[in-house]
Amino acid sequence: MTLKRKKVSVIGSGFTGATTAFLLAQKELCDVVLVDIPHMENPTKGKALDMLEAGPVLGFDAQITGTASYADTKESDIVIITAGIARKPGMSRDDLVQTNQQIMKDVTTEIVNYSPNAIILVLTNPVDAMTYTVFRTSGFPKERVIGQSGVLDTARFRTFVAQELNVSVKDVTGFVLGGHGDDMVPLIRYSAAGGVPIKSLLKPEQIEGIVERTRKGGAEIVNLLGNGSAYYAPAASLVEMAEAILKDQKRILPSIAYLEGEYGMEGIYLGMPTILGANGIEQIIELELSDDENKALLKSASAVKAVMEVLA
Ligand SMILES: NC(=O)C1=CN([C@@H]2O[C@H](COP(=O)(O)OP(=O)(O)OC[C@H]3O[C@@H](n4cnc5c(N)ncnc54)[C@H](O)[C@@H]3O)[C@@H](O)[C@H]2O)C=CC1
Ligand SMILES: O=C([O-])CC(=O)C(=O)O
Repeated sequence: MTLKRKKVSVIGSGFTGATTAFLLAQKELCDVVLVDIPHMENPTKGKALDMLEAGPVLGFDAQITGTASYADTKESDIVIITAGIARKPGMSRDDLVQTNQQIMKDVTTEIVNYSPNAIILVLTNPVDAMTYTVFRTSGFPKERVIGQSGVLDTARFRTFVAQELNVSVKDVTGFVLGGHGDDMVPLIRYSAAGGVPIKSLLKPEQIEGIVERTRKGGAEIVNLLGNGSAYYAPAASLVEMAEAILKDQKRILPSIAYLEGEYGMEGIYLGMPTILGANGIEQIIELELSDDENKALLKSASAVKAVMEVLA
């Protein structure tokens, strides 16, 4: 009997791509194909082989292939795009738009060619605009082109709340919506520790500090690393989304989704509460927002639109 495992291709074998590949294999969620440009073929093969050789020690069975050939990605269930350049200290994510836009187009053309039924998860920054570029280039239905930001931003928020309260991160819930930039919208009303709203556990200035640190969470790591951006938490976030899809879990997770009237917006990809399952984004959940929350979401959306205007 041949057991057919699911197949996930990860495009870009840099920090985020390699970490994502390793976590996917370690959790035995699928076989993994790690792809990079021809110039990076040997290092990509080397990383894949090194990961594979961790299998006997960690006790996982999954194939991990490193390649520069998209033929190896044929019939992937999910393709995760991490290809492109990352920012350095002093840069904004939006500074990456010109270079990464072209990379998204090139990569997406190959994905469509070899995996016309795949679900695409996009990580590359500026991620809201890059997800839109992949959507337009692929011609895929909107539910099969999804961006990652909110799982990561919410994970950072939860980390900081747990630290402030000195409680387990497992008991802290939250929801960060909007674009993946300094105007992202942590929804305090929907944030709790052990089911207790954080508003009744923390002082307003403590909450304000956590919101600010969450908004600047990417830059905090960029400044510490000095030559690149975060990858452990971003990879873990991609894997949580991929797992929800591969196992048809119907998880309620924030995703960058295409809006067609939801929250009064049209023609834009933005971080939203969604249900993720085998079909990709199965629903965008429309929360009741207060006037202030709505205003903050619109401000964040206009920052994303400004980047979209630069797109060719
Ligand atoms: N949305 C989010 O929450 C996050 C987004 N990012 C973004 O993810 C992207 C990747 O970050 P890292 O992995 O740290 O960068 P990295 O520089 O370590 O890796 C990027 C890889 O992409 C490869 N690449 C470039 N052009 C390619 C092409 N046409 N086809 C295939 N591979 C190609 C490069 O050779 C390199 O190996 C960046 O744009 C970064 O800003 C990173 C963290 C979080
Ligand atoms: O900050 C960056 O450039 C990478 C990223 O999106 C994050 O870590 O949130």
